[in-house]
Formats: sequence, structure tokens, C-alpha cells
Amino acid sequence: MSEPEMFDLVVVGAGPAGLHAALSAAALFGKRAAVVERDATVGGATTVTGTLPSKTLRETALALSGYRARKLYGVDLSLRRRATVSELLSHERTVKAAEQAQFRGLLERFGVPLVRGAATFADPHTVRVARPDGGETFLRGGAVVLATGSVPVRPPLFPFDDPRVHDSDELVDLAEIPESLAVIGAGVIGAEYACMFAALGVKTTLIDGRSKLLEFLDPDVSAALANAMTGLGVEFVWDERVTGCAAPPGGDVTLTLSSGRTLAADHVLVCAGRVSRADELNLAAAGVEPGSKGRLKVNEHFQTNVPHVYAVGDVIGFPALASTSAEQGRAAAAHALGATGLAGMTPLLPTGIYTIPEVASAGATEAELKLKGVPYVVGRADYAKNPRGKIVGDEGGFLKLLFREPDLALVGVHMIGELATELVHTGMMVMRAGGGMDLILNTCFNYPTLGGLFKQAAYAALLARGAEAHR
Ligand SMILES: Cc1cc2nc3c(=O)[nH]c(=O)nc-3n(C[C@H](O)[C@H](O)[C@H](O)COP(=O)(O)OP(=O)(O)OC[C@H]3O[C@@H](n4cnc5c(N)ncnc54)[C@H](O)[C@@H]3O)c2cc1C
Ligand SMILES: NC(=O)c1ccc[n+]([C@@H]2O[C@H](COP(=O)([O-])OP(=O)(O)OC[C@H]3O[C@@H](n4cnc5c(N)ncnc54)[C@H](O)[C@@H]3O)[C@@H](O)[C@H]2O)c1
Repeated sequence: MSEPEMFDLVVVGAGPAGLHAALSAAALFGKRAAVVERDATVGGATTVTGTLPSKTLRETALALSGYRARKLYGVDLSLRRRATVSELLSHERTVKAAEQAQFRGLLERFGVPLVRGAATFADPHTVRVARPDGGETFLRGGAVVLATGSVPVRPPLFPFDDPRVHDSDELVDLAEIPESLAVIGAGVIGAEYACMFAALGVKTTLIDGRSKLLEFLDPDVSAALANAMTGLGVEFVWDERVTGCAAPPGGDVTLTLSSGRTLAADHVLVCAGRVSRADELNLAAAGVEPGSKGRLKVNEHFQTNVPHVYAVGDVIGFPALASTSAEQGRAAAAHALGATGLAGMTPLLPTGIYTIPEVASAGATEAELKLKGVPYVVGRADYAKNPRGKIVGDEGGFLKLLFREPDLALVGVHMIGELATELVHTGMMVMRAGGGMDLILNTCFNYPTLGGLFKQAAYAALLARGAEAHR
């Protein structure tokens, strides 16, 4: 082994978890950190294949399809032509490149070397990097953060070498916009992509072995989303698992479902979950024990069973989001480097799903409150009764606030509609501040805004329990 270079923190993986760990170490805590990245690009699933590409494609699809204008004027103002794949992908490529350049710039500015190659443990403090040129680099860290993320599950029944059969990572290299698409898996990724293709006018079928859309959502929100997606043209096939997939040259791709039914489509997109590849890290050399399904088990400080080896982001599993991965990276770096003031994680994590329309939530659901026996009152505000909602033409969106009885603290926010993933933060900050009904009612919101939905929902809750009782 050549003489290793010494760092306070060695980070493996340059996705949001790893980048935030390394940049926090260098920029916030003034320590020496290095990041190892296997790919030629930085940003991981968030920037390269997942979050940003899918959200940018969604925005482009909405623009190209004239979706918002169509709803606004009640007449079809869509461009009345099929979008080309280069139109669809060009904005995505620009956004992606700009985000990557920004991260590379930050690494440079804060003196964090980006070491290209696949990392494995050589010993508990040393990471061996197999460089693309065939050479090796050794990095020794006082602490090591594993942020190696996840990759799509590729069930063997799908012939992924056929150019018409995609996983969600490959979708960003799409060569044509298909006439019809079968999406397997109605999880978050499948639901988001199904909406996007349906908005582009692609005949879209969404198939899942389960019987309901995104069951973790508030049931009213889930039902409203299923309704809106059906209106957009998504055909749902529930309670059916795909058991076979044939992709003959020159013919349609044909799926066989568990009932025996067959279904043909031009292209197939498999969104059957994501899996960690931590088993490739030679964990035994560091004494790190893998958890179930290849994920790494950590404590509340993101330490594995080896205290100076941390793991963050998708590699530790739920909630496996870009947002939470970045927070975990910062918290782990802070703990590893003794900056305990920034080593905590907020207990309140928002959810934002970029279906069409968007859905978002933070805090407790009604089911959770019922299970815990917490009394609550619901306030609901509809976009259709909000002046800005009318202006933007969102007829189906709504916000539901859950206030705990009797103190009327806000304990849950659930919404569907235009900008829901942004608006949810208002409720989340009220909850973070320990506020509730009074804080919302005593706040002046711009008019006309969708933010005003919070006031409308608070009034609705107040009316629901009787104004007398509150005063
Ligand atoms: C289609 C899609 C849409 C999504 N949309 C959202 C969304 O809207 N909002 C949201 O919050 N989240 C979203 N996510 C989830 C989000 O992308 C992930 O939770 C997030 O990227 C995880 O970050 P990470 O840093 O843990 O891992 P990753 O982003 O997976 O990055 C891990 C990095 O580690 C590198 N690596 C792996 N092994 C090694 C090794 N041995 N040596 C060196 N480098 C290695 C990989 O090349 C990769 O660059 C989406 C995901 C997908 C797939
Ligand atoms: N906006 C967001 O926050 C966002 C967006 C996209 C992805 N993500 C993250 O990405 C991760 C992965 O998402 P995902 O949607 O791929 O996984 P998932 O596990 O949520 O959903 C996979 C679905 O595929 C179905 N399925 C699997 N095999 C099947 C088969 N043969 N036939 C029929 N149905 C089948 C399963 O029943 C399941 O519902 C999640 O952890 C999520 O947090 C988040």
C-alpha cells in the first residue's frame, strides 16, 4: 500500500449525503475532507439520474404540453404537437450541468479534493480508491462517512438490454418519446414518471401488485391524486404483479401479469424500488456489519457498529430522500468532527412528491393521531375557494391542517395542488416553532396567495369546533 494521504474526514460517494458531509466538514467546521466518487459526474442520484432530472423533465413536460395554460383558460392551448426528445431533454441537461458545476466549484473553493474511482476499505481508517487509469490511491481518515446511495432494483424478468425496457436511471437517456408506456411500480418514482408521460400525451399504464396509490399519504390526498392522474390519462392496473416481459424485435413489448392478462406497450419503465450496493465496499476490512437488504445499520448519530465509520443517505434506507440525505450528511460530519451544535436532525421531515398535481405533507396523519388517541380537529381549504387558486386555475387542490385538541397546536399538514411541495414548509415552520391556530390567525399573508390557504384552513378548523370553544 502506498503512503495514504491524511484527512479528518474521508467521504465515499458524491451524492447529496456525501457532498453535504464533506462540504460541512470543510466550510462549516474548517477540517480537511476528501470525497471519493466512482462516476465521472458529481451529485449522485439527485443530480445525475433522479431528483433534479425528473423534476426538470416534469417542468418541461408541463410547458410543452401546455398543461397549465389548458387548465387556465378552459380551452386546449396545448402546442398541439408531439414534443421531441431533444426538446424534452435539453432543459434537463442544462439544469444538471449547472448544478454539477456549482458543486464542483464549492468543493474547489473549500479545498475538498474529489478523488475519482471506486472506494473499498483497506483497513478501518483507510480507503483504497481504484482509479479509472488502473492505479490506486489511499486516503486515511480520522473518520469515514459512507454515502454510497442506492441503485434501481432490476428484476431479472425484464430484458434491460432491450432499448425499450428502462429502469429509472436510464430514462434520462431516452432516445424517443414512445406512443405508449407501461410503468411497473406505482411507488413515488413510478407515479411521478407516469404523470409526466401522460401530460406529454403518451398512453400511460401504471401497474402495481398493491391495491392503492401511495398508501402512506393522507387518504383524501391519495384519492384526489388517483382521481387527478386518471383525468390526466393514466390508466391504473392494481393488484397485478408483472410476471413476464417479452420484447421481440419489431413487435410491442408484452407484459404478462399475475392474473394471466397480457398488456402491450411501446416502452416499459421499471420502478420496482431501489437497493444499496454497500456490499461492494469490503466492509469486513473495517469490521462494519451490513444490515438487512445490504443497507447499513446506524445509531442516532449515523455511526455504524464501528464508531468512527458513519453511514448516511440511501445506503441506510428510509426515508431515502435527497433532502434528508443532505441533512444526515451534515449531522454525521458534525458528530464525527466534534461540532455537536450542528449534529442534530430535525424530527420533522417533509414529504414532497412531484406528481401532477404535486402532493406534500409534514407531521402526523389522521391515522397516526387516532392510533395514539390524540384528539384533533381538521381544517380544510380548497384551492377552488382561494383567490390565487382561482387565478392559477387549480380546481382540485386542497390543504388539510390537523390541530391537536385542546391546545390547537398544529400537528399535521397534508396537501395536493399547485406548489404544494413549496407551501408545505409554511406549516412545517409553524410546527417547528411549536405554533398552532393562533400563530396562523395572527399572521398577515400576502393577498392573493396560495399561502392564504393556511388562514382559510385555520378558520375552517375553528368553525368546525365552534368559535366559542376557542375563545
Ligand atoms: C427518479 C428519482 C426521483 C427522485 N426524486 C426525489 C425528490 O423529488 N426529492 C427527494 O428528496 N428525493 C428524490 N429522490 C431520492 C434521492 O435522489 C436520493 O434519496 C438521494 O440521491 C440519495 O442521496 P445519497 O447521497 O445517499 O446517494 P446517491 O445520490 O445515490 O449518491 C451516491 C454516490 O455514491 C457513488 N458511489 C457508490 N459506491 C461508490 C464507491 N464504492 N466508491 C465511490 N463512489 C461510490 C455513486 O456513484 C453516487 O454518485 C429521487 C430518486 C430517484 C431515483
Ligand atoms: N419526490 C420524492 O420524494 C421521491 C421521488 C422519487 C423517488 N423517491 C425515492 O426513491 C425511492 C424508490 O422509489 P420506487 O418508487 O422505485 O420504489 P417503491 O419501493 O416505493 O415502489 C416500488 C413499487 O413497485 C411495485 N412492484 C415491484 N415489482 C413489481 C412487479 N413485478 N409488478 C408490479 N408491481 C411491482 C411494488 O409493489 C411497489 O409499490 C423511494 O425510497 C423514494 O423515497 C422520492
